[in-house]
Amino acid sequence: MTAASAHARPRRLPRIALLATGGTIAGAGPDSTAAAYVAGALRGQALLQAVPQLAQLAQVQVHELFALDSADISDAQRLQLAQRVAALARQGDVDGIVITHGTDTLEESAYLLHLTLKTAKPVVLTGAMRAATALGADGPLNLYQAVQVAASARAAGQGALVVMNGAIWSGRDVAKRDAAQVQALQSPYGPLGLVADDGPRFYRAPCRPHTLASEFDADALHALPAVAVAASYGGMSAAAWQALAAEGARAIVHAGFGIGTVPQALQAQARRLRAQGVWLVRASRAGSGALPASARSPLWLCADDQTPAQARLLMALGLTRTQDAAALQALFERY
Ligand SMILES: NC(=O)C[C@H](N)C(=O)O
Repeated sequence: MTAASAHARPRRLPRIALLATGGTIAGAGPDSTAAAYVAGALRGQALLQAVPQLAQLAQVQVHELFALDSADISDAQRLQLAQRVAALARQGDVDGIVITHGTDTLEESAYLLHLTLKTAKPVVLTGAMRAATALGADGPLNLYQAVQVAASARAAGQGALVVMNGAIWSGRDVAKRDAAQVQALQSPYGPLGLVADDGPRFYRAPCRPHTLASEFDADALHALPAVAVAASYGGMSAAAWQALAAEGARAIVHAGFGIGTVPQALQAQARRLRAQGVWLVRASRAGSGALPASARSPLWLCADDQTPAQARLLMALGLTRTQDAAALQALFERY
């Protein structure tokens, strides 16, 4: 073989595991203009077949986990997802992982994976806002771009990534911020990068610990402690907190006004719940912004900038490791 022909030998394509969990990306409706559809109706193999261009990019192997609307994914199933991804990441014949997922709770799975996977391999979640049968379905391009990112060495060591609508988001702070449009996923800090024709282009990197640098490990977890979120609204009562505590919540995240403010009239009930051993966490319903240190008190732990959904998961992970208030508080500033 001449040096030139050795040089011309094609490189092995990256091996990507595609893990299907359902969602609108796998949704099917009665016709292409119907607003109604069934999420998770299509199998992972059908999603792959809809994008034959993927064969040029990667060797994709399909794994089925769930066929669910992501609103129906329980904590136990989300942990199962993390453990399944951890197992795929350990396989020597897997270079990167793509997870197709509903967008409603995609941010929760992304944050859990970001904090609990012990791998530097690219892990990319994607979804869609339009069903696979819809006119202008966004799933095929999102899947193509997710594989582009997962197949790239540039995506290694960045924690769980989310690819939607041409942008690459960090699993740490992405959230669904629009109920209907294809640019539904956003972060207050913007995307980490964009997906171009030749693959991902990163412009910034996550700076808080994740995956290999995190103290949490999906495989060491048996269950997530029950942590609940309670909404705030003008004139709210403590009825929801009490019901959640009665149901067994070990912690309640108050999705509070502004800096997680708690109405004065409810502080006595909060003290009673804390005396019963229920942890209380302030977070903000505003969607972005950090809570000031002055909002912390012996009664209330405080999220940093984590949304109520993220604060819930972080608190659940924290309770698997410590019952110390200062140590729990420190998690919000660390992650
Ligand atoms: N766009 C979507 O994927 C929404 C869907 N309900 C889900 O989360 O499964």
